Amino acid sequence: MIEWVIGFLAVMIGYITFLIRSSSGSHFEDNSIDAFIIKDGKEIGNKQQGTKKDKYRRNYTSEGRQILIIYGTEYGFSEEVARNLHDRITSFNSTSGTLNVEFQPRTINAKHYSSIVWDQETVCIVIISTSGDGVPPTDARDFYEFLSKSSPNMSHLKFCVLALGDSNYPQYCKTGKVVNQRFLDMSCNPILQCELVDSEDWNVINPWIDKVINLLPNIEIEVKMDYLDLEGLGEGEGHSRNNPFMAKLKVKKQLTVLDDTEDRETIHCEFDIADSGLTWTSGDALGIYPDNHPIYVDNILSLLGINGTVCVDPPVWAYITDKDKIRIMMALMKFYDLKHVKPELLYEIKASLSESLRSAEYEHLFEIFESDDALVQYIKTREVMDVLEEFSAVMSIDMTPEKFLSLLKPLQPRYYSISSSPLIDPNTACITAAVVRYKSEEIQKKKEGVTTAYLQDRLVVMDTCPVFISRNPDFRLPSNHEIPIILIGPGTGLAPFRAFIQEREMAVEHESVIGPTLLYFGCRHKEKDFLYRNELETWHRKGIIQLRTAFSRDQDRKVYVQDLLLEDGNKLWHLIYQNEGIIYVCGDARRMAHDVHYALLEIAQVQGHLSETDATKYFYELEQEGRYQKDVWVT
Ligand SMILES: Cc1cc2nc3c(=O)[nH]c(=O)nc-3n(C[C@H](O)[C@H](O)[C@H](O)COP(=O)(O)O)c2cc1C
Repeated sequence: MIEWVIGFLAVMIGYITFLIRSSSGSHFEDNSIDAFIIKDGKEIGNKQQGTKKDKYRRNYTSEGRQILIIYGTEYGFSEEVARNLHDRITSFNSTSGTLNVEFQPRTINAKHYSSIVWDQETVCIVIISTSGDGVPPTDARDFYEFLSKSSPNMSHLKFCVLALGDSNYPQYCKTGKVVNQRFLDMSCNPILQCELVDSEDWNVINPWIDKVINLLPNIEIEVKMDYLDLEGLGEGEGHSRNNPFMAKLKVKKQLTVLDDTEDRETIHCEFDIADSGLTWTSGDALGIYPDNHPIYVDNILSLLGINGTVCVDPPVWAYITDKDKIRIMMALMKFYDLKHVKPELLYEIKASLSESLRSAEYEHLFEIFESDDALVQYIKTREVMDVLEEFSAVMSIDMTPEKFLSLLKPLQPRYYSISSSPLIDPNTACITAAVVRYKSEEIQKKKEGVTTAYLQDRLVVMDTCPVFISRNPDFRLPSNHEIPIILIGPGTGLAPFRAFIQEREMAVEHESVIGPTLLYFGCRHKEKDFLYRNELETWHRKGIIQLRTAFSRDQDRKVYVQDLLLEDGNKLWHLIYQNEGIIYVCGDARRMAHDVHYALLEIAQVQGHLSETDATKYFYELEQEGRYQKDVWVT
């Protein structure tokens, strides 16, 4: 009883402290990454960042049978899968009675490919995603280029490729498919066919890992010392995805008018990155690590009966370099994904279901486990808190904090095109973000985007948050400002174009001649969500841009940017074909970029008199030449 009272008081004190901190909008008084690290039961702040060493970066000190795992990732998922495979191979060593020499998995980012001595390798497993509009992840570009250009005979090498992607994109899993083909071209021997993974589907990934593990004992791998210096493959000194900079939010502005529930909420944020060493080029994105909502964290802990002040080890992907223990509420808020549910959480729940509570009222919960499809569908439409809430009535779950954390995915950073040019102010990176709020039809609950709600509702001016730069080398202004550019960016697709236009304006101020700069912008209502209206209209008046706007809901007939393109077909064809202009498209991949592409094809057919096939070929070639650049995403 006394223990119970003490436990209850500890939870309450922890919770009250937690709420007091949350009320400022910042959860930590000094707001530094390290402020919540616990040492000897006390919080310590402002620690120096040390050298990060994780178990995937340790050099082997004895002989073994080496396996090379290369991951290429933009958003971190391929790395998660690679680490999962690494762990499975390591645990296979300890469970397999038949082996007397261990397998030594070495898991490296594709950006370190030049450290690989291919002659020394026997088995290479590549786990790689596709990004942008069918391009490799930024860090994997050189590796991809290397594979595309060089053709050594590598017939000694056994390999397999796991290609991650999303079938909503036209270039589904392209990078993995190309990498697989290149290995085949270099006479490498596949141990498995290239496996495609749609939308992070663990129902495909787990069996693939099983197959790899089953195949390994049948492959002859020489026993030797590893030559790779894994510890030396550091991230370098600078700030990056694994070592983000704590940037101060200097300005936050609402860009839209909200007087109806249908209205779009878009914000402009300015981050101070002075003294960070971070630099960017217009077209790049800012990676931001959000905090999960403290109320969600608290609800989850309450549902599981876990005290929020319990200390746990930070996960290996945590962007703190000191690996001292942290409170579980902080771990959940900073490092774990509470939005996307891992199937393992459901399997754990399944094991704890109480059959005695099976009744008509709860039958739907038991049915989820009757087929993989039902489980996948359930997971797609629920967050971690929804799952725990729904199952709380029928499960008797008794999980340790560590067990629960092992059933969650890593919280990933989100990426926003930087909407300001470094030439204007290299110390201030601006972003333009549409705040995601919606009602889930399936469960009739209000939902929100993790990062955009964090930026809008909880991050207050003068707070800091972890950021880094994500390069986008395929989305660049030409260095020659006389080249005509056609910018097509409705909604927040406008963001990188604001930076591009700022640079063209600067060129004019420096008395350079600029070529035609056509901007096609679209939104719902002129008076409500015409982003940066004053700036755009001023640039138009000054002749910096030719602004074309489509307000889809201001008249009976819906008008979109692609309609304006068709109206301007003659002029556009002239700029593209005769004047070798560059087309840029930014925004929604599924509908907008698709419709814009078809409008361009139509223009080529009507104005250029090309057949449909030739028009398709023409724009394909433009894309290859970098004259049709896309920065698109599926929401
Ligand atoms: C902006 C963006 C562009 C993407 N482009 C493609 C694409 O062209 N083809 C594809 O198959 N998947 C595409 N995807 C899906 C990713 O490949 C998929 O989400 C993958 O699991 C991400 O793995 P990563 O976190 O290791 O990068 C894209 C995802 C985003 C966010």
